[in-house]
Amino acid sequence: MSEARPVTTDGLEEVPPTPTSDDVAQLAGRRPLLVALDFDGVLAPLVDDPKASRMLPASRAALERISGIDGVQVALVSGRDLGSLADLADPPTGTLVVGSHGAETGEVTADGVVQVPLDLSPEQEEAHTDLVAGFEAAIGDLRGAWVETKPTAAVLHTRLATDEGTTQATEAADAVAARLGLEAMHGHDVVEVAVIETSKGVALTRLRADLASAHGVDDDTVAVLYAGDDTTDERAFEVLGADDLTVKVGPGRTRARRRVADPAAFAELLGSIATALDA
Ligand SMILES: O=P(O)(O)OC[C@H]1O[C@H](O[C@H]2O[C@H](CO)[C@@H](O)[C@H](O)[C@H]2O)[C@H](O)[C@@H](O)[C@@H]1O
Repeated sequence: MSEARPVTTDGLEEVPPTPTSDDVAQLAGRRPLLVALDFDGVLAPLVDDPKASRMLPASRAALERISGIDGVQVALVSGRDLGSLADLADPPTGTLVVGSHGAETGEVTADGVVQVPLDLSPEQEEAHTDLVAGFEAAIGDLRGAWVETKPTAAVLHTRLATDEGTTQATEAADAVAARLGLEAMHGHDVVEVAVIETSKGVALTRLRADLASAHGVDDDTVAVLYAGDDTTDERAFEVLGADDLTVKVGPGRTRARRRVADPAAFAELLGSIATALDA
């Protein structure tokens, strides 16, 4: 009999269990296999300065072992802009890189990252300029809050702000998004607003379809491992099925089927997946 677990009415689970050796063995036996991973909070522990993020050495070693295995495609799917993702993650050659929550895509080759050109319409360019100016003006000189600008978005960071400052800055950023008719995404100590409509779910569906087409199989034949730590990763979890392995890294309600405590625990899981794939 399966273990009863608290599932809320919105389908988000409070306490999904840790991955089992059966989960790992089942995933490792499937081909084609898409290993798609979030970066911050999954491969790299969260830190105060986003430029200081680095992949844990154990995760990096596991990714090196996994990439290049026949029938297995590695992809990083991040909210970061593609340039910063590729620089900081420095993924193995052959890795597909998806930045800005799906708005930017590329591939790591022996000669560097080959990026699909990103074109904003004049309306999107204008909205981006208004958005960045709106965020900067709204935050003013509030201590501990700062604005990160990406090609398609602006991000308010509040990791170093007081609770009161965070509330004030978050309300200001939400008001800017509402004024511009854009959606505000709330993540770990960030409010992010993009001028392009996309999501990690859309990105993952596209990656899966591309891999299926490269192997001449149906999309459903492609097995997927996806791991994420933040609210935006729920959009990826929700497009995956019961035959895929979805892993939430860290606390919080989730649609993922499995949970690990932190990036170190995820590195261990990735190592065991690499070993099962090697076998
Ligand atoms: O999708 P991800 O790869 O998880 O990227 C999401 C955001 O990551 C960065 O912010 C987060 O990580 C920072 C460094 O650890 C941390 O300081 C911040 O509080 C986190 O929210 C990045 O700066 C954002 O642009 C990404 O959207």
